[in-house]
Amino acid sequence: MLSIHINATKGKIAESILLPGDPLRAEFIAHNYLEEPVLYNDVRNMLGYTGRYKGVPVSVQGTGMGMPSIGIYTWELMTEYGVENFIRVGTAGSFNENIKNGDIVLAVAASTDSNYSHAFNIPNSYAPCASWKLLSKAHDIGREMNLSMTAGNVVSCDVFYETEPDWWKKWAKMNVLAVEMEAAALYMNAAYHRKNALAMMCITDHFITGEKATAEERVKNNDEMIRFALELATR
Ligand SMILES: O=P(O)(O)O[C@H]1O[C@H](CO)[C@@H](O)[C@H]1O
Ligand SMILES: O=c1cc[nH]c(=O)[nH]1
Repeated sequence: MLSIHINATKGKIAESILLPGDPLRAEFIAHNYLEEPVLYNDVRNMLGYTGRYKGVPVSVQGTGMGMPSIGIYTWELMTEYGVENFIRVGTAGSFNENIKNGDIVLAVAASTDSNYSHAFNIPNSYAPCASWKLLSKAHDIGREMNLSMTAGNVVSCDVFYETEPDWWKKWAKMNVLAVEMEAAALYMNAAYHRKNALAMMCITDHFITGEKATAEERVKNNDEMIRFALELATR
């Protein structure tokens, strides 16, 4: 049986999956890192592939931008395809002077300004958080790979183009490390369905310094994060 937004037949998606926002990043990961990648989803061009990494089956699925979009894909992966481990591989903007472009942030928790939690009939004071199983494993693997990474609170926002220039400072004041747009919904879906989820993001721009990663830096930095996430998914 197919789900509404994913036209894969049952059994075609691995137990562990990487989740980039950009479907072309999913294609890039499949073609450059996976052995024998097979396209399982092309509905809306939101590409999904299954292949093997170091011999172990793993999938990669684009999720689109924002919580409504990742909410749909991960819900179907959880309810229709039996996926157990969800690793977001995204980009984010840093609010913290010690976290530079190219660093990796692990979202221990994801604060949010979104109303996604209404789906579960809970107040917005709910704290969406990562699964300890993936977070603790990521800590060990990241150390072993000698990565520049930090773990902490991020904020998942509904809006990319805020009109108030200082909007991010209220989050920085509470030691929120970075902004992205999906982790909170991923964590809520995972909590509800008792799945494992971890969002990791590579910093591509900096709110304090105004720096933005170049195209070359994005490729190099993504490479580290992708190899990290694939080790995490397959060990
Ligand atoms: O690079 P991705 O994974 O899409 O993540 C970030 O980039 C997009 C905004 O440019 C949002 O989806 C945000 O969460
Ligand atoms: O959501 C995002 C992602 C990267 N950089 C940002 O400023 N916001």
